[in-house]
Amino acid sequence: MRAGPAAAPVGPLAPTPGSACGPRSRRAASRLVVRASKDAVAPDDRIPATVITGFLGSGKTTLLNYILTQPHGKRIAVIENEFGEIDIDSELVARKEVLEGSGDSITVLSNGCLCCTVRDDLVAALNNLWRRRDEFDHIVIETTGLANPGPIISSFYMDKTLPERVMLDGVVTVVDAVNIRRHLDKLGKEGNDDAVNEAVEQVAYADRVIINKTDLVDEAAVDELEGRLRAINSLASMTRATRSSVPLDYVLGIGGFDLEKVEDQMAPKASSSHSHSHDHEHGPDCGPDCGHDHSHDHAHAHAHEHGADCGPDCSNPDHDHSHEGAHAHAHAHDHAHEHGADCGPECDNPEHNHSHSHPKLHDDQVSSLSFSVEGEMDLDKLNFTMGALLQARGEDMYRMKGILAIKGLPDRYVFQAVHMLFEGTPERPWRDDEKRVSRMVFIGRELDRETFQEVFSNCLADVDKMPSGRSYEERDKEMAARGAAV
Ligand SMILES: Nc1nc2c(ncn2[C@@H]2O[C@H](COP(=O)(O)OP(=O)(O)OP(=O)(O)O)[C@@H](O)[C@H]2O)c(=O)[nH]1
Repeated sequence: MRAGPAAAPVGPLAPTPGSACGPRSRRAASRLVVRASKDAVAPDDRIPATVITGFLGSGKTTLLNYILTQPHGKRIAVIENEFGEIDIDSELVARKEVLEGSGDSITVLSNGCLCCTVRDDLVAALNNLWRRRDEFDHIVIETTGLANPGPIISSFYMDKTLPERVMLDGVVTVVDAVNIRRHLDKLGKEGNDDAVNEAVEQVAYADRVIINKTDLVDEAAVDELEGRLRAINSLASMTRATRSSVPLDYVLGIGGFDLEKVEDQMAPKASSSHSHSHDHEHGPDCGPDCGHDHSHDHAHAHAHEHGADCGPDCSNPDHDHSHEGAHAHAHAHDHAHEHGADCGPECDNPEHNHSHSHPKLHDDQVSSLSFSVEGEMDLDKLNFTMGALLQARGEDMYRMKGILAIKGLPDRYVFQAVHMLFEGTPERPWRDDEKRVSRMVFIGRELDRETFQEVFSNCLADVDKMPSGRSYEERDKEMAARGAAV
């Protein structure tokens, strides 16, 4: 894990004295309190809002038009972000006529990009729409092709009133199957080679990815692309489309930030590249339990073949879990300095040349990491670890979801987070016959599996170590020595 400022000994799951479990929170908080009983949740009457993102020309406007012209019975308000001083394009005007006819509502934010200069305008527009909430059922926000969805997502949580009024339903990312590779391959952002580029960010934050323009590329290329996108974001569901035509319930009513859906969202995703060649033909009485031959021919790009007990959490070293489309990182650190044993990370000797040259990586350094830890975690250790992680690496962590087994807590604890915005709640009780296993998925930059696995394994209540791996004895000795020195 990358070094960062010392973590505060509080975390997102921080306990209140004498407490055992926590409240459901609709607002992301930097610190969630844990109490003895679940708080009742008022019925959710917030307006759902969907963010459509995707690189320039990927098919966002096409998707918006598709949504607006389909007979779904929903009244939709649109927030459109036009970049700079460009006039609203003719397509939008055409849509406006459609909208006026159907009583829909459109707000155009045109003095900059939603993720930078017009964030306040977005919050104001959402609050204004909320005042007219009787007029529609859903808000769709189309961002510019260069927008980073991160700040747009945080707008929903950072405002004083908005979290109680509008619910972020999900981030839908439209990917141009023809051109996305070169955007993914591009290093950094303009003027900042170390920053993750927008195309990667848009995939990393997504709940749904629409691989669009598949009429223009062959299937093998789309398979390869999907593998690459999945390596970046394993939480998102992905589908393929032409002209952004997808079932409407694929993009509206997603519940991507809904804690009740965390488990479903963490489930392994069926690849849309599966070619279902069903060689059976049978009547309507045919179900999963019938005796027909239901063999499916799933074309799978995974290089492994192993038993039924092998799943996404399998750690059997004998299994080859390499997936096509995943990527290996050659992270060679070419350190230009050579100095004595007394030179460490804290060294400030000006004579030493501490410059490091890190070869540039393309932005597939953003990836998904999922792992599980069997047993019950200690709340304090978990809090410390989550707090330290969010504080030190929050910027690098795009999205996180997990289900935790915490000692003394009869319920499963579910959480989701976007950078430092953490939201969690006790969910249903663990069943007696259910194995206590914590499962987590992180989408982020430069995630090191071994470190994450080790640090969270050290959070187990029956492991007599600190999360860092240091023994308590070692720590106590050091503290005693420090005390003696004072
Ligand atoms: N061949 C093909 N063309 C498509 C498809 N989807 C969209 N297009 C075309 O691609 C172009 C860009 O589509 P838009 O929907 O305007 O893309 P956008 O993401 O809104 O573009 P910006 O707002 O400029 O970022 C338009 O000419 C569309 O008609 C598709 O599936 N196949």
